[in-house]
Amino acid sequence: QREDEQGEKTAPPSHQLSFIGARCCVQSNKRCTVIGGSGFLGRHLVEKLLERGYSVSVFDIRQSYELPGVTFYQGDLCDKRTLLPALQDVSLVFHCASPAPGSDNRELFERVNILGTRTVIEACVEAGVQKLVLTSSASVVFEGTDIKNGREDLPYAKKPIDYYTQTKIEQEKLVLAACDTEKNFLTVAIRPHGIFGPRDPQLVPILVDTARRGKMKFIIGDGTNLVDFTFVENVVHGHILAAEHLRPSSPICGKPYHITNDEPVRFWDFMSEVLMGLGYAAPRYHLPYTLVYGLALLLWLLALVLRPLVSFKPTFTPMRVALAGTHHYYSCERAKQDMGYKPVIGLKEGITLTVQSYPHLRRGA
Ligand SMILES: NC(=O)C1=CN([C@@H]2O[C@H](COP(=O)(O)OP(=O)(O)OC[C@H]3O[C@@H](n4cnc5c(N)ncnc54)[C@H](OP(=O)(O)O)[C@@H]3O)[C@@H](O)[C@H]2O)C=CC1
Ligand SMILES: CC(C)=CCC[C@@H](C)[C@H]1CC[C@H]2C3=C(CC[C@]12C)[C@@]1(C)CCC(=O)C[C@@H]1CC3
Repeated sequence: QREDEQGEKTAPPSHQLSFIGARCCVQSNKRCTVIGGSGFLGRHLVEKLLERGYSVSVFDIRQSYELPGVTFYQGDLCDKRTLLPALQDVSLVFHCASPAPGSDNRELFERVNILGTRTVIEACVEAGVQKLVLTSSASVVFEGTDIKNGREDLPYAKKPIDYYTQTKIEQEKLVLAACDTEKNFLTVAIRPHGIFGPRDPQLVPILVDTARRGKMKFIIGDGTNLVDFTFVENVVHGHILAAEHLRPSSPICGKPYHITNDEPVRFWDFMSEVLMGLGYAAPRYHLPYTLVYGLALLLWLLALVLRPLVSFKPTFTPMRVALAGTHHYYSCERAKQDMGYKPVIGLKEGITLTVQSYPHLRRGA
């Protein structure tokens, strides 16, 4: 393999002759793979990368769309043999695959987020990838109690709120520890919070489902708790900035970065705005936080005990109640300083774009 001035690989992928034509005009340092590129964030990232002249491959357990210029590789990231072909002749990898937080499946989270991330790192090193950008989560420092303007130097949660968060912590530690400037393998972690936007399969659909079942009448606590919600395009912007600033001399090597809309908002105001935008009533009646949290904890324990006999998924899990009833917003000062981050879409515009993108979830649709 030859190397260009930046030490990036230049050889064309021998196993993909049909794509050489499409890739020949793309600078070698603009060849990247998005692991988890079929998902919500991943697909938005792929679309923006293409717009910016990157040549993109996607590795995902499923293929959810087709796009001209994107090569799809389908497989489980825990399987190095399936993953390796997707990383050949690529200098940059984004890792934004994870099981959905709602699955609450400890074994799955441990396998994909911990063992799988180890596999991703090994495969990147083996394939000669130079940059790995991980999608972590700001929740790695959240323990279910207030965080106001939290910076990246907050310690990892000692008692993470769920298995998802617990394994996101281990995942981030693995990726950041793998950063090795001498071996020219550079890593960085992006910690978004509350991603929303068109095609999000979680936030708006859960909210609307809850409203349709008549359960969106209550505000947990006094309703003044501030939270970060981040429009998906800002998260994408943060990832691309990180990738483009990741050089051996850069301060960002081996560090985590909060990426948010930088506009903390009352959790219940955000929910109300989305709900009303879609034609549903905003929640009005207040319930004490500790009462709802206690009930959610009881329900969760009951579901755990009864799991061998009946399976039910409570709407009010302790994790959701904590997310809905506490302050959790983060400073993105470090991202501003080290990589010139600034949100590209404001919260209000983000909400409008999101609401417009869900005509099928409107009341009465
Ligand atoms: N959404 C949010 O608010 C936040 C998300 N994040 C992080 O951002 C990242 C992207 O999240 P988001 O886009 O919302 O999630 P999605 O579930 O939409 O996307 C994740 C993708 O990864 C795929 N995947 C899961 N397991 C594997 C596997 N073993 N091998 C290959 N692919 C796999 C999923 O497939 P399938 O759907 O079939 O499982 C899916 O296509 C995640 O790492 C998440 O932890 C962080 C903070 C907030
Ligand atoms: C800021 C942040 C981390 C958001 C993450 C997204 C989800 C965890 C939320 C999206 C919809 C939310 C929601 C609730 C909890 C948190 C969400 C799932 C409730 C279940 C909280 C209790 C209620 O009264 C109903 C809410 C429905 C929407």
